[in-house]
Amino acid sequence: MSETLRVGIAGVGTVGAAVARLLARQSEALASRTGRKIIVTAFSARDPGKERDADLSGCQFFTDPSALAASPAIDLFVELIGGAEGPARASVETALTHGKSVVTANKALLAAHGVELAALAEQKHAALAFEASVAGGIPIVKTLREGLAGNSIRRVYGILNGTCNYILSRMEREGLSFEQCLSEAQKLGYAEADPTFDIGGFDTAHKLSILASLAFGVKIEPDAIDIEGIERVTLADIEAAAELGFRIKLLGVAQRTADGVEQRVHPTMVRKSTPIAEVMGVLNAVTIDADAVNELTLVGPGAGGDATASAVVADIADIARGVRSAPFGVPAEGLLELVRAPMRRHEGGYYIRLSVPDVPGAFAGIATRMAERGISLESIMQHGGKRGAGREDGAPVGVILITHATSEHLVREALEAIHRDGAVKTPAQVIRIERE
Ligand SMILES: NC(=O)C1=CN([C@@H]2O[C@H](COP(=O)(O)OP(=O)(O)OC[C@H]3O[C@@H](n4cnc5c(N)ncnc54)[C@H](O)[C@@H]3O)[C@@H](O)[C@H]2O)C=CC1
Ligand SMILES: N[C@@H](CC=O)C(=O)O
Ligand code: NA
Repeated sequence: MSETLRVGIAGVGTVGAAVARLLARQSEALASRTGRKIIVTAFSARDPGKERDADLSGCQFFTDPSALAASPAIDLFVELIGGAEGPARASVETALTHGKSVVTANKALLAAHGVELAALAEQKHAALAFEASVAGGIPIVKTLREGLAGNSIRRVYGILNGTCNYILSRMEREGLSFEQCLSEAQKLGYAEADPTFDIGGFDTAHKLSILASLAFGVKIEPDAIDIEGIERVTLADIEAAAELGFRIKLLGVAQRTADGVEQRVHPTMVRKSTPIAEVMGVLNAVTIDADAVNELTLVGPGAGGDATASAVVADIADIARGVRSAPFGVPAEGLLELVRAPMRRHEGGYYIRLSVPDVPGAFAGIATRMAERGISLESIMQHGGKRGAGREDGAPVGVILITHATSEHLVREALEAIHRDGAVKTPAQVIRIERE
């Protein structure tokens, strides 16, 4: 190994600029930790002349990221462009094909092509490292792949999107609108270029598919994830959750069940007494249930330039030291086919908010439909619009049901029956409750 590791960065936005700054700031410490001098020698950006919060003077510039990836001027290619296809995919493939190691923060690319890229990296004896792709600065990839190698993992779940957690936290704490919170998350550099990926749950799903592969030794299957975003969560739900002792979080959950691997992303009620409920703002948290270690939770910043750069630089340091782990913990060809556990077999508690006409028998009808399917209720609460507060008799009131553990398909059937009965006109808001 030469004394110097020459790094090329493709994409100098929020994360790319932070990586260049961090490598410069920590250059001495990194040299003593890895035994090599790590320097950025080249970069690719859309606009070479743009003002950036990073000093890239003296670096060679490439218009085309794939030309950078193939260039003999670099030993290591760092992809920070984003996107599952286009220049990100092409340049990563080019770098690996040329036997160059790759560091990326791009979960969309890994979710779509991670297994084939890992196979290519293994074939070329190159590293493919992606700590920054899941939960930003939290070293969760290394924890699952190396720290917990002696465990059999039952469930991995957590808050995996900083933007959504920031939005939900600020809506709850400050009563701000969804739109205002999203716009602030964008200004802070947390959101994806297209924020639909964040709020629609897709970014969490990409990350979850990577975690499931690492935890269970299966192929990445983002299409085998049930996904719901946070768009339908209202201030009324957040307030009702608080009254009932819950908080709403967007969780990604992957767990082994008797039917296979259940992977789901959805707004979730977590009890306020649990550690995950305390994780606010841009922080992420990942909890792992495993046989030997039992339960482990890691909490830290999930988005933002510096936190993400911390993970990118850790991967660069590993590569400088000569570390070459199988990207997903086992050789790519040894990853198993994922057997998808159907969501209708999901077992858990439910929060159900219904708009019910305030007439005699309406509540009883709902309770009957639940009881017919053996669904027992932990609590039932009228929310908003008390009688005598200027409301007309019979006008709808919000009714919130919290169920004990039951099956998804029973809840769906009960709600269909309630709607068929005709009293409840608007669709129910259903939010799953995660057991701690
Ligand atoms: N911002 C964050 O907190 C985190 C971001 N990530 C991931 O890191 C990657 C980068 O994200 P950000 O820095 O936030 O995005 P960004 O949008 O700030 O930066 C991307 C940069 O790539 C440049 N670019 C686009 N096409 C290019 C091309 N053909 N050639 C060269 N440069 C090109 C853009 O001009 C932009 O400057 C994405 O994959 C994202 O999902 C991962 C963890 C956290
Ligand atoms: N948009 C993502 C960035 C990090 O992965 C998030 O908000 O978590
Ligand atoms: Na990470």
